[in-house]
Amino acid sequence: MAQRMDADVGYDELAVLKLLALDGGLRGEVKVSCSDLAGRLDASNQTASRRLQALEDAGFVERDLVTDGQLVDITDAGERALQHEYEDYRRIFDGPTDVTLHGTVTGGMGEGRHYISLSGYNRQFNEKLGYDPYPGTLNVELTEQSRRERAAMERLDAVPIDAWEDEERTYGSASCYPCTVENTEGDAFAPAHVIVPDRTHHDESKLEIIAPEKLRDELGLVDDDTVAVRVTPRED
Ligand SMILES: Cc1cc2nc3c(=O)[nH]c(=O)nc-3n(C[C@H](O)[C@H](O)[C@H](O)COP(=O)(O)O)c2cc1C
Ligand SMILES: Nc1ccn([C@@H]2O[C@H](COP(=O)(O)OP(=O)(O)O)[C@@H](O)[C@H]2O)c(=O)n1
Ligand SMILES: [Mg+2]
Repeated sequence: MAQRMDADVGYDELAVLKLLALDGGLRGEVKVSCSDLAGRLDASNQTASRRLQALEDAGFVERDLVTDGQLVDITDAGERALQHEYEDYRRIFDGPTDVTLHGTVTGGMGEGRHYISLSGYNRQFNEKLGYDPYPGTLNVELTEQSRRERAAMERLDAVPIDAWEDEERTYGSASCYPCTVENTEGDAFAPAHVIVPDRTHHDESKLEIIAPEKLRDELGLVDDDTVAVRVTPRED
């Protein structure tokens, strides 16, 4: 839990972020005075001010000082931090459920093929996923909403792919989330896995998917086609 937060952002700061969000901070700027915040936190003005500063340093809020206080806006990173908390509570009370992410098929750098074929990974895919993956990753550009919901996927248990090395270099670890891939005609393909490499050129807006078959052929997909990726909780 703590490792996914910035060093200076812990639960005390998250509590402040939550208050800001309750005041409407996800929808626009909210007016904040440190003394009011301090009262609600049952803490000193100094403490309230320090926590706001930590949130700003972590990039979770943006602030504008005005004469009688400050205008505070929660950033996308701040929203993601809250979303992680929300997902934890949802999981506590509801248990794990499917997470469906939406996006469009895109071409990438043609590197997926190389990595999937490497023996150090390939051996693990066969053993741990139970299939020999098609050499490549289907890249999916997520919609804005699905970018936010990605946090829910990452709270599910993943199949861990371990780091390894050959004579020349080391290769990073990765997480595989079991999924079903669906096209807009309602055709579905499984088994498949969303693969999240620890080292990647892609940002949060892209998903990479592996499967035993070429998904473009199985589901008749071309660039810009819409797909739904239903990530299912692990059964074991
Ligand atoms: C299993 C796996 C392991 C990877 N390991 C590394 C790595 O060790 N170092 C690295 O720079 N990128 C690594 N990558 C990420 C690729 O560099 C790249 O971000 C991505 O897979 C490219 O996909 P694309 O060709 O589909 O765009 C890995 C990717 C996969 C799928
Ligand atoms: N299971 C898979 C894996 C990759 N692919 C496709 O196979 C090709 C090779 O994958 P890649 O990851 O090396 O290439 P790019 O994603 O970089 O374009 C790409 O066109 C992928 O979209 C697929 O259709 N089904
Ligand atoms: Mg790819």
